[in-house]
Amino acid sequence: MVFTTNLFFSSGNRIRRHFRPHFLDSLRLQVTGGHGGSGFPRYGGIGGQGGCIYFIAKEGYSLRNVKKLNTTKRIKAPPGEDSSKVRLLGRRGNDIQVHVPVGITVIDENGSALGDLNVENKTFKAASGGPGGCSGNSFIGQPGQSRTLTLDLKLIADAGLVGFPNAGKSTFLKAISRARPKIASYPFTTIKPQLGIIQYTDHRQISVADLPGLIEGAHANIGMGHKFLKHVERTRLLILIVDIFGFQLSQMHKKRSCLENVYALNRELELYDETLLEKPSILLVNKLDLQGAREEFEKIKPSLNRLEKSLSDCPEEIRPTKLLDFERILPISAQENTDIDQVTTQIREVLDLAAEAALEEPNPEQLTLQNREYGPKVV
Ligand SMILES: Nc1nc2c(ncn2[C@@H]2O[C@H](COP(=O)(O)OP(=O)(O)OP(=O)(O)O)[C@@H](O)[C@H]2O)c(=O)[nH]1
Repeated sequence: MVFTTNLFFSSGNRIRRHFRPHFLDSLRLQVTGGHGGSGFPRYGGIGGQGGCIYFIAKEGYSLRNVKKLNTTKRIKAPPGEDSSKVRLLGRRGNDIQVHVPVGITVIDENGSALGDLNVENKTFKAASGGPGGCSGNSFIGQPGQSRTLTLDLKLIADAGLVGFPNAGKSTFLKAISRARPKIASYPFTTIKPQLGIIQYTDHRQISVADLPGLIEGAHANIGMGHKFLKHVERTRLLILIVDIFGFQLSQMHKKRSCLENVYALNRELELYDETLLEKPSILLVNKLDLQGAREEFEKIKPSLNRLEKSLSDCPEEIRPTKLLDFERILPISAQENTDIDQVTTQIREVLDLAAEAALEEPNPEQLTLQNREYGPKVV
């Protein structure tokens, strides 16, 4: 059965997109180790070494957290203590530990990868403290190592498929990859997501990961809960997929309508990490080939387009507070492979718009830098 794909867009997205905080998958930091303390030549006293800076991989951290805690993006460790009559061996400066997300590659100014922080608690020395003053350096403490490092978050895929069981995630993945999806294995995850690659005629490729195992209550770690949700963070675009006729996990669970499923998915993402809702998102309403599906879709279309509209009718236990703002809402039939090209075109467009918006966003640090270099001289 063939149906005309009816694409419609939520209102005001083009304006709102520019006000949306963008998902951070890369962050540049200037790190400087502490200065070494001065020695005490008369008594041969040695100054304390400056503090070092370490990056430590921690689950549950995002690059946004790192940025928030280091707004200047410059981190400097404290100096070592000077040698003195009372303490000939100056104390070491305190080290600084910067917690970063698991799955980070540290890259230097030349673009060389210096280290991978793939597992929890793995540590990388970002800057060494300067040696304290001693006979070898005329008792003058030395500056700490200083360099600019980029923290690059490894993405699982460009887009992540988010849906309850039976929504048609695997079927959709097969449809877009036109072949058997790959099973991807990443050193920094325990799950093995199915990966579909959309191949465009101009050789551009976009990867879509099916991260299985999301059920109601996932935010509280029910089912594969956190294992699933923490990987949603590692994609640039969320593709939510729901069955037009809703879903019931088991006889013991309530049957949820299609609209309720959208609210429930929204709530799971929100309760796990509200910042996930800031990512651009697309909603796929699947199984439109089934009898009566199109009529059902037309009925709920206004509510899908403005989720706040029917929020009061949503059962309290699945009612989100902050709502997703879909860039596109697309009715599809993954099984019939209907108009799948239109869907892949939309995925590409949304990803490109998000990348464009991220480039346009003025970075306050860059602005001051430009002012300093090219602006009028103030004397
Ligand atoms: N009629 C119809 N059935 C579909 C469509 N897409 C998927 N299905 C069926 O729905 C069932 C579930 O599809 P899957 O692709 O396995 O769904 P899933 O979301 O990957 O499910 P889990 O692996 O349990 O997470 C299968 O029986 C599919 O054949 C569709 O567009 N139309």
